[in-house]
Amino acid sequence: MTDSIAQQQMLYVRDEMSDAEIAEQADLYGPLTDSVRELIELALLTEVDGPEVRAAQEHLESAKQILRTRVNPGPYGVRWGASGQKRAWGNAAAGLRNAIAPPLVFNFDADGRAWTDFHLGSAYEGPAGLTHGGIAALVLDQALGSAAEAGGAPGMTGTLNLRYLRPTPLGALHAEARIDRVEGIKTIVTGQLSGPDGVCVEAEGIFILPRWARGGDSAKVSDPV
Ligand SMILES: CCCCCCCC(=O)SCCNC(=O)CCNC(=O)[C@H](O)C(C)(C)COP(=O)(O)OP(=O)(O)OC[C@H]1O[C@@H](n2cnc3c(N)ncnc32)[C@H](O)[C@@H]1OP(=O)(O)O
Repeated sequence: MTDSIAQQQMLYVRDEMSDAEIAEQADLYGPLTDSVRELIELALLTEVDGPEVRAAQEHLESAKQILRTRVNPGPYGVRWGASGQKRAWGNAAAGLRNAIAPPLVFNFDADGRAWTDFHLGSAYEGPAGLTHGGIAALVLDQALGSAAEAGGAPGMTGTLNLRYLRPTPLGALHAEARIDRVEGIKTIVTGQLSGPDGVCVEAEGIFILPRWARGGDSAKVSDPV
């Protein structure tokens, strides 16, 4: 096993937190993440004058100073509580504690389907007034990976093919994905990202359970994402 894989495996942690403690943490940190996400949008769009910008920045410096007094060296990793509840709270596409992540909350069913209705604001712009193509890819990667996991056949993204059919607006969007088939350690998943006028991006992905997560000493980590 290479050092980098060993280091990565150490970021999968069972910390035995109870569901109540997890809910408490979600109630504490979720609103902080939402605030920072809103702040990103305000930093982008505010038109207040220089003194107000500088005053706001001073407040932010104070807030950062408070938060900095005790910090996990990071990355956050993936954690499981006592009941098996998973927290991928650092995930860049859907992490509850990651303000860079679009505000995605997924629904799942055990047949291998995942879907989410969400709203993308100005921070996710690519072409003027439209969603950045890389953000569409991020959302679909997560949707397809979540469907694979929900269906009990998780894996890392091996291949992701996207077809951009029409520009994706900002605003209200819907992403969904379902397992097409499972071929041993490979899960083939299809999905789409839609706006009010219909499907904007189609996706097909191959999700692969990596070698290190197949049996042996890595049997502890059956969910690599
Ligand atoms: C709920 C959370 C959802 C999260 C969704 C988002 C997930 C992510 O972002 S994951 C991060 C992005 N992906 C990565 O970084 C993956 C990097 N790549 C890797 O780690 C490895 O190359 C990996 C895991 C894909 C395959 O490695 P490994 O397990 O050693 O594969 P290996 O044993 O050589 O091959 C196994 C099979 O897969 C096939 N295969 C290998 N790589 C690929 C690939 N990239 N695409 C398609 N097929 C592949 C092989 O041909 C082989 O097929 P067969 O059994 O039919 O001969």
